[in-house]
Amino acid sequence: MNATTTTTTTTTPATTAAPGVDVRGLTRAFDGRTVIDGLDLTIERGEFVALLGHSGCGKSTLLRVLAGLDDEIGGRVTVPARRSVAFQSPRLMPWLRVWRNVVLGLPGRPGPELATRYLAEVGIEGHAGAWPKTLSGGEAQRVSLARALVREPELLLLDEPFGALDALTRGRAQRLVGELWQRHRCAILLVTHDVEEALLLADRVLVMDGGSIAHEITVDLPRPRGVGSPELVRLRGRLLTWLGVSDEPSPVPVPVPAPEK
Ligand SMILES: Nc1ncnc2c1ncn2[C@@H]1O[C@H](COP(=O)(O)OP(=O)(O)OP(=O)(O)O)[C@@H](O)[C@H]1O
Repeated sequence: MNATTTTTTTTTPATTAAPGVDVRGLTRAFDGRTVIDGLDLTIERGEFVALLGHSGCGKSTLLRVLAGLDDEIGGRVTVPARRSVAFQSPRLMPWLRVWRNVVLGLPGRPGPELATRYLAEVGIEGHAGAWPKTLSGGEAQRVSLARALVREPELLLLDEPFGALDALTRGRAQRLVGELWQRHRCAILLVTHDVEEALLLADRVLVMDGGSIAHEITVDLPRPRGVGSPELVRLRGRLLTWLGVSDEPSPVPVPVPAPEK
């Protein structure tokens, strides 16, 4: 679809009977350059979907549209009313204590009890009264997850939430997200560059290319999953082929910068 074409633009909350997310013919262009081009996507209620794709293919753009942060779009987007986002950078307000960050913006000005309940879910209730600058990168990311969960989202949008974590912390954070999903059963869309992360966590893995969903696989494996399982290795090979990456012992390279402070 041409970048200048005007199409119907709607972002509406899903009804109870509808799927969690229903996107039809989504388009988005920046300065006349089409980035998303007629994209269709359905995410069922409670489904965990991972989204892979080369840098710049439009993953974050899609996530921002689903989050309601970008409405300069064409097509039709139906999403649950209650949705939360966690980004690679935890984006905490440095002048607010951790618990205040968690409940910031919630109606009724809830106190520390509510925040502490969700901080306990992510294993850092002891930091409720701390300042964000005293947290490690992994702890700050957990606060960001608690802030997303306290809104009890029907759709949780995660944009490379582990990208800035060291390998060990990243593994723990991945397991945590898997556990949180099992407990809350909200739909999740996880944008990631890590093929194994996608296969360990998701029900379905999508590959974005050329402005739309070019490939998808269903990961019908019991949890918790191990990277060594033959089926997972097979699926990994397919994804790497679609991504045009050779299946070397080290999969898609994952940049591991120092944890954020
Ligand atoms: N606000 C903006 N203004 C202009 N161009 C933009 C804007 N946001 C995104 N783009 C462009 O849209 C394209 C897709 O960007 P996007 O961030 O969605 O990619 P991505 O797949 O998430 O990349 P990465 O994996 O590197 O994060 C890129 O070429 C980017 O430069």
